[in-house]
Amino acid sequence: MSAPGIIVAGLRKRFGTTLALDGMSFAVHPGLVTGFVGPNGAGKSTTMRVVLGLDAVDEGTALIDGRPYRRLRRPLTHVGSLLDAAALHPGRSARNHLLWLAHSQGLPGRRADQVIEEVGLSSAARRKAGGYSLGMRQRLGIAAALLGDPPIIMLDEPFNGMDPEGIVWMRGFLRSLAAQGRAVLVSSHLMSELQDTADQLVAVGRGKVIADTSVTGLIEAASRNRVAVRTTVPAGATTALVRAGATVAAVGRDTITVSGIGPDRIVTLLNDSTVPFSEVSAHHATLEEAYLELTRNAVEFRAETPTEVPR
Ligand SMILES: Nc1ncnc2c1ncn2[C@@H]1O[C@H](COP(=O)(O)OP(=O)(O)OP(=O)(O)O)[C@@H](O)[C@H]1O
Repeated sequence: MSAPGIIVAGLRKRFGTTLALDGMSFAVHPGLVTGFVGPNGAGKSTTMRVVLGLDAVDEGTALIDGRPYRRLRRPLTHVGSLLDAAALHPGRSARNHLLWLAHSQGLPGRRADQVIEEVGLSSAARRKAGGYSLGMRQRLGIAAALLGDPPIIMLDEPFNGMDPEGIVWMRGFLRSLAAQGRAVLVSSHLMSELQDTADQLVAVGRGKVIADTSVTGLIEAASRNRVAVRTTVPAGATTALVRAGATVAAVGRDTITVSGIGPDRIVTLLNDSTVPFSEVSAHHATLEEAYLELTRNAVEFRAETPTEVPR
């Protein structure tokens, strides 16, 4: 794999009595979308702020293209970020906002029109940003992140406030950024948003990494040896299969997954019990299921609040 776009190593950060980062370490590689996931308060935003030099750490290092943010010349050409889509001047149009940003970073003004086009904001580009929906603000934030054509993109909850069409667009857009060879880090609460988007998953809890894994491998591991059964009588099917020693989980209104016994035996058992079914097939876990399985035993994911430590 090529040299990492972002490296964070051993980040520790305390806010008063709250330990927000507790040894956070991972890398974000070019050409991949890396999903940055974990419960509220796990330290995702703080990590991103540290990478961008907006928060100082007590310990550890964060490198972009091999250098700390403060040592980058013309930082927008190295890393583009979206941390808070609401942080906009409401009286300024998208175009003026981007022109101002381009100017302040010594970038050509034509980049403003190019990125507006790329994120699909052309028709609203001259309207005041104060009247934008959250989804439009997200697009504007992403346009700003792309202004310097950086090899590294970091987006905090970019799906927030997007309608289903916007979510589909965002997924494709993130994939295209990675396909261009960029390193893309995207935080999210919702696995469904990252389905078919993230290549790599960095799962965090209470300020540290719990798992850093390829999405394909994760989904394969969660799917392995599980059979999906579609039936109009899931309760009856469950009774018959559990009696025969299977482990059964409900994954939808008319679908259960079965492990412990194979598909042929499942068909025989359902027929013997006269339970109707329309499909028995190898199960393909969703990213959500795979994530839940990954985090089921990690205490970090069940905690309501991060660790409190004495000052
Ligand atoms: N400026 C701050 N002052 C005090 N505490 C803070 C500050 N910023 C973050 N924290 C605390 O640090 C911890 C980590 O917060 P952070 O926002 O990084 O988590 P997160 O994973 O991004 O959560 P979310 O998914 O809710 O955005 C939380 O307990 C949070 O309350």
